[in-house]
Amino acid sequence: MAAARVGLASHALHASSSSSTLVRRLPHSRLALLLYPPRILPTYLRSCPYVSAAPARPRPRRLRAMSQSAGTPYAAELAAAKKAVALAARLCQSVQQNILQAGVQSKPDKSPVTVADYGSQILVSLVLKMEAPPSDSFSLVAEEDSEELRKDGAEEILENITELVNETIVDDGSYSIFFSKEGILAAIDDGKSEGGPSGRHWVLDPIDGTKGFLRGDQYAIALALIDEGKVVLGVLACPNLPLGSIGNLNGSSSGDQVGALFSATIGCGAEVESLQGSPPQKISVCSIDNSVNASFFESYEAAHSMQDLTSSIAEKLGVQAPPVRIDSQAKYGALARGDGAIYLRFPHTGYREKIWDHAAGSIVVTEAGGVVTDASGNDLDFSKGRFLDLDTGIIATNKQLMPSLLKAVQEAIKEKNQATSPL
Ligand SMILES: Nc1ncnc2c1ncn2[C@@H]1O[C@H](COP(=O)(O)O)[C@@H](OP(=O)(O)O)[C@H]1O
Ligand SMILES: [Mg+2]
Repeated sequence: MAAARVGLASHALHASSSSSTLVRRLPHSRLALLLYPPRILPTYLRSCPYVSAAPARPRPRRLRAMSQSAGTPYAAELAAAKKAVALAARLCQSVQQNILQAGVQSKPDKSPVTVADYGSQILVSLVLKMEAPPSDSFSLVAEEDSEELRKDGAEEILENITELVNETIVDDGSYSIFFSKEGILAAIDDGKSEGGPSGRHWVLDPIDGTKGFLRGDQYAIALALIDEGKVVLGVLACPNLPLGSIGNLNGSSSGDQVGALFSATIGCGAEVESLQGSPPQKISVCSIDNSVNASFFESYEAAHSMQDLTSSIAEKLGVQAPPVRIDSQAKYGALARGDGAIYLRFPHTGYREKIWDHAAGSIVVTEAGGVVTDASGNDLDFSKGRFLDLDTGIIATNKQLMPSLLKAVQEAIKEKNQATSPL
C-alpha cells in the first residue's frame, strides 16, 4: 500500500513572508544603531551576561498581540510560548528558503543540525526570558548545546547564527537586544537543564523533524512547560502545515493558508490558529469509533519507526487507508484536529525517546480529547529528566479507538517477537 506523503514544500515556502537574507551580513550601520545608548533590561535579564540592551526603535510589532485571558492557568506562560515559537518559526522559514547556502553540520549521532536549529533555540530562550513570568530560576531542557560551535572550524557557522538571530530580532522590532558571538554560545547553553520531577522546566525542540526541514517538508518548533513533573502547556509551530487540514490522503491541502500554531493548556482544551495571526479555534480529535474507517500517521523516516510493525497493527485493525507519513510533531497537531485517527511510533530497538520530541505534541492531543500512551497503555512520564522511560513505542488516538488499538499493538508486537525469536 502506498503511503501518502505530506510535504507541501513549495507551497509553504512561497507562503513565507520572512526575510531571505539568511547569511547576508547585517550592515554595520544597523548594528551600530543597536549598540547605543544602553537601555534598562527586565530584572530577570539583568544578570544575563550575553546581551546588550539597545534603544527601542519605533518599529511596528509584527507578531500579533497574544491575548491573555484572566483567570486561565498559565495564561502568561502560554502567551510567551506562542510568541517564542512564532518568532523562531520566522527565522526557520527564512533559513529553509536559503537552505542550500545555509550549510549543515553533523552531530555525533549523524542527525543534521542547521543554523536554524541554534537560532530557533536562542530566540525561544530569549522570548521566554523576556515575556514569561519570572520564576526562581529559568530552566530550559533543549536539544542543542554549544559544543560543536565551540570547535575549531565552526567560526563561520557561529557568525551566521549570530547575524541571523540579530537580524531576526531587528526585523521583528519587539526587543532592542544585540547578541555577541560569546552571547550566542552562552544563550544556547541556557538549554542544558536536566528537567526532572520538581519545579518548572521549559522543554524545547527548536526544529523537530530536522530531516523534513532539510528536505523542504514538514517540521515543527515544539515548546512545552513541565510543572512538578507534568506537562501543563504545549505549543507547536508548524510553518509548512496547512491551517485547515491536510485534506485527503494523497497529500493535497483543503485550503490555501499554510502555517499552523497549535496550543494547549492543561484543563483548558486545545486550539489552532494561523502562524501569521488569526483567532484561535478550538480543536478536537476525530470521533471515529470503527477502526476500519481510520487512517494513521507515522514518521516519514523509516529509520524512526518500524513500518513493518505499524503495517501489521493497521492490518489487525482493518485500516484501509495508506499510512500518512509526516516529519515531526506536526503529526500530533494533525491528529489533535482530526486530520487522521491514529499515530503510531515504534523506534527500532535501543532508541531512547527524548522528552522534547513528545511533550508539546502529547498535551495538544490529550487536551483535544485524545489519549497518548506507550505500547502497554501507560501514560508518558515526563518527570524522569531528558529521556522518556517507556515500553516499546508511543501510540495516540481517540478514547473510542484506544482499547482496540492497544489490543492490536500488543498482538502485533507478540507476533513480531515470536518471529524474531531464535527458538
Ligand atoms: N533512530 C531513531 N528512531 C526514532 N526516533 C529518532 C531516531 N533518530 C532520531 N529520532 C528522533 O525523531 C525525531 C523526528 O521525529 P519524526 O520521525 O516524527 O519526524 C527527531 O527529532 P529531530 O529532528 O528534532 O532530531 C529525533 O529526535
Ligand atoms: Mg525532535
